[in-house]
Amino acid sequence: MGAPSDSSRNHVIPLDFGSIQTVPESHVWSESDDEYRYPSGVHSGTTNSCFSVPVIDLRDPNAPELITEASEKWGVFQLTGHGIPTELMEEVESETQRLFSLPVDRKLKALRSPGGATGYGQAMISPFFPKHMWHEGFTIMGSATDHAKQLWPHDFEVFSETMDDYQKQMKAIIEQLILIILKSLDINSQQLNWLKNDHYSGHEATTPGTALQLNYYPPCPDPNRAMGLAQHTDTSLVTILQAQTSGLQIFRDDVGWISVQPVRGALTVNLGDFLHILSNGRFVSVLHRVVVNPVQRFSVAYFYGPPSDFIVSPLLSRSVGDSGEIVARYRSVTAKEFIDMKAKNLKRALSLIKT
Ligand SMILES: C=C1C[C@]23C[C@H]1CC[C@H]2[C@@]12CCC[C@@](C)(C(=O)O1)[C@H]2[C@@H]3C(=O)O
Ligand SMILES: O=C(O)CCC(=O)C(=O)O
Ligand SMILES: [Fe+2]
Repeated sequence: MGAPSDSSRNHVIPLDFGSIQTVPESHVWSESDDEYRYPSGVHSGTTNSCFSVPVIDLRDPNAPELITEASEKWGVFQLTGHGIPTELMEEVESETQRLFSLPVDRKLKALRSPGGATGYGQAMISPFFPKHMWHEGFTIMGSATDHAKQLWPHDFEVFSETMDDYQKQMKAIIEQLILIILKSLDINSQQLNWLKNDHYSGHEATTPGTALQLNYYPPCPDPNRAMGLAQHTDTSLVTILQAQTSGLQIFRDDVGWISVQPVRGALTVNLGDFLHILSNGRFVSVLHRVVVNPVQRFSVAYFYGPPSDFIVSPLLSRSVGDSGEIVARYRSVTAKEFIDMKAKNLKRALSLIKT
């Protein structure tokens, strides 16, 4: 998988899915694209239905242990008992539907600029894949107000207030989860401090490490030949996802692709590259993708990462000694450096910082 080079293909504007009945060649993923559909060396199209990702209730007294175990073994779990009001989750979903149902020319008013990060468009990873995805996305960083004004000049409040409120609540849960996860690393409290001592306060709106990604997978006439969102790991510490319809699949080396079956009211939590690096490889940055259905699907993903100047390096245990030296498997990078490496190299980025 090389760096994107073919700038003649437009990677920003999605297809006008509303106007087509068949999957065009540009969107057909055939056998010759298998190297892009499976991790290297894997050639099985089947998904394994004997496994399912753990479901954890945050109110369970054992939640911290269960979360740690799931983070090591899976890098993903479904979270119930999280306290996010059902009404807010439903409103975010219906506002997302309202956005993608807008006429194409309206959505294009909020088109992501080439090289930009926010707005309407194809997934940022598109240039790394030979075929287009059956997908439209909308990325929000900081407040959603400016985008909402582009989309609904006279009536932007409902959208922007809903999205802003949702981001606040997602951030709070993720900070809770990160604390639980980092505590299991046997590191000293100073190393835990970076989360608390508020790298984030004051410049909430510009913190580049957080983003809200709205995803739309249109109904597909030939789901087996299309790809909703190609395989990737998230460039985050933790991502929280909500979706009511199946389609998300995660990859486990020992099992293969596994479908994440929606659990009513649950949020899907998946760990990203930054937590994998901080934990010196102990926590899994889960590889995932989205397959499409004959019915449409919406999802909302909140990405939480460190500020761009934050130095990410393995937080090594304070009790190095008896059992031998613990060596850092990754060298230090700033969050920005790593994000840039992913933008240029995608999945090879992690191996570029291996020690
Ligand atoms: C904060 C983020 C995280 C981004 C980039 C940036 C904004 C949009 C995110 C996504 C959302 C869709 C999948 C992904 C792989 C993509 O193409 O854009 C994500 C990517 C990443 O996790 O790397
Ligand atoms: O749509 C989904 O379920 C997953 C979306 C996703 O992986 C992402 O936005 O990074
Ligand atoms: Fe993702």
